[in-house]
Amino acid sequence: MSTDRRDAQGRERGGARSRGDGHRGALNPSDRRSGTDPARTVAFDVLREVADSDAYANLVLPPMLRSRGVSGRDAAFATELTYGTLRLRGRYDAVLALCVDRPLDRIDGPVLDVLRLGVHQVLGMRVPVHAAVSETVGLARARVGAGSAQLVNAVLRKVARTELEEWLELIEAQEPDEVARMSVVESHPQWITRALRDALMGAGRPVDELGSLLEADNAAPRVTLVARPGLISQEALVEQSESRPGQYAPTAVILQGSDPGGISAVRDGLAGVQDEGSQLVTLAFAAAPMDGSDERWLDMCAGPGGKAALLAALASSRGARIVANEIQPHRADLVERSLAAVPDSSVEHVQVWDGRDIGTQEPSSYDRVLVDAPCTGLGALRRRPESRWRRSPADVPVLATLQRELLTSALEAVRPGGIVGYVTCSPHLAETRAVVTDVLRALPEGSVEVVDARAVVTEIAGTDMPLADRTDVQLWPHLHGTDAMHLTLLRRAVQN
Ligand SMILES: C[S@@+](CC[C@H](N)C(=O)[O-])C[C@H]1O[C@@H](n2cnc3c(N)ncnc32)[C@H](O)[C@@H]1O
Repeated sequence: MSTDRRDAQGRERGGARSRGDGHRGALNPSDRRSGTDPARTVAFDVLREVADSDAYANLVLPPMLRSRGVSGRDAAFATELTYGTLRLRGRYDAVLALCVDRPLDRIDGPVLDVLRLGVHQVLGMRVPVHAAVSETVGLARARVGAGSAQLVNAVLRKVARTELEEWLELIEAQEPDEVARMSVVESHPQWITRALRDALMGAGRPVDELGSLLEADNAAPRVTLVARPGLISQEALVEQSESRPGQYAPTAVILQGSDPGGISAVRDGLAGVQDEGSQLVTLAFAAAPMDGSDERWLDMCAGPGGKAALLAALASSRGARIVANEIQPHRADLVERSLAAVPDSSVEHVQVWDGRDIGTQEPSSYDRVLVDAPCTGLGALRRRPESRWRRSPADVPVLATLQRELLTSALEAVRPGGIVGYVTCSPHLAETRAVVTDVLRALPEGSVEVVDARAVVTEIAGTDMPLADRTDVQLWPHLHGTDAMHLTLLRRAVQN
């Protein structure tokens, strides 16, 4: 395949004529024989790993591209094809259901994945129809078997006869319930759409923002870097990379491109990839006002270490040091790695403990404790393309119990007068407000004060930031361009 048939975003410009004159040397022998397009083959193989092995697409795709020598525009095409197909699976399945003569669950998984890839090319990427169909039929023949080619050909031709907007109108017309309709059109499981609607309303946002929020979940996020304070300035990082400063966090830098690997500050650990919302809540946690000593900070759930590295950099400039805790040993190793560039003096140690035990084992031992709790990740759906299909409503109560236990432990581990930051990358009310309310209700009245997180975040952002008139902070992809991070700041009262 000739690479110049694709534009810089990997969208295909030319026809289906040429096959296999690009990265042949890196193809599997069977692909070489069949002449299948390496980018489409990679996308298919990632989808199968996601389906068969519960793999994470963002972990599987980059090494697969590298090992097969798929680069440049072909790599961009494969990335958009993979992530777009995964995100919009719900919408595409609704289209496919109107084009095949049997329920989709009676179609073999690999055939269904080939069809979804074909639909995304035709309806989502505007690949010329003849190229999309013939290349996808070729993929079906090579990867699934000759028997599937006819079905794929017929179904994709049918899909291509109607524009996306018309398909969506047809689908909408079938669905009287508004949430169900929005769910299928914007490709979210219904329980997630409902949870996001409730979260918007609970956080004081108008419910008619729901469509924009769901749409934002379907857009690929820009790569955001953090300039770790004391290691590199935001300005220097902007100069060094093709980028612009973030909107709210004074440490954030937004890349124009998508490959941070070539930036020396990232390679050297002076900067890292981190959502701007994650940076903002970490900066706010570290800036929350309190009296007395401010020397020993605990990051209770630190893996893989993004916030720990930012905290350690901040701690260094303030003469403080952090303990980074993580329950999973392999994730604790990642924390060690993320801390490689920060001065040793700002890291007391990385430890593998159950955070729920720290409160009883080390009561009143820290000046600040961050609980970046394990959560459903409903605030980062744009970043994890398959996660919306993998999560289930049953996850929520299990996580909420763990979140309550971790927050309770944090309030025991912090000294009287110290600060606890409760953070989730989910706006789900059962993981945010309900957790905080329940934990505070179980403690003696007056033993914990709520700190005005909104005031702290606004001061850090130094700009008029759209935030609800509440003491906790909820960020939104459609509003702030960040993940939907939640932050509650608490101060343990000083008892007389
Ligand atoms: C949301 S992630 C933290 C992300 C991290 N703070 C960062 O910015 O890179 C939650 C982490 O909590 C860890 N975790 C889960 N249960 C835990 C527990 N009981 N004690 C400590 N850590 C736990 C998970 O393994 C996961 O690494």
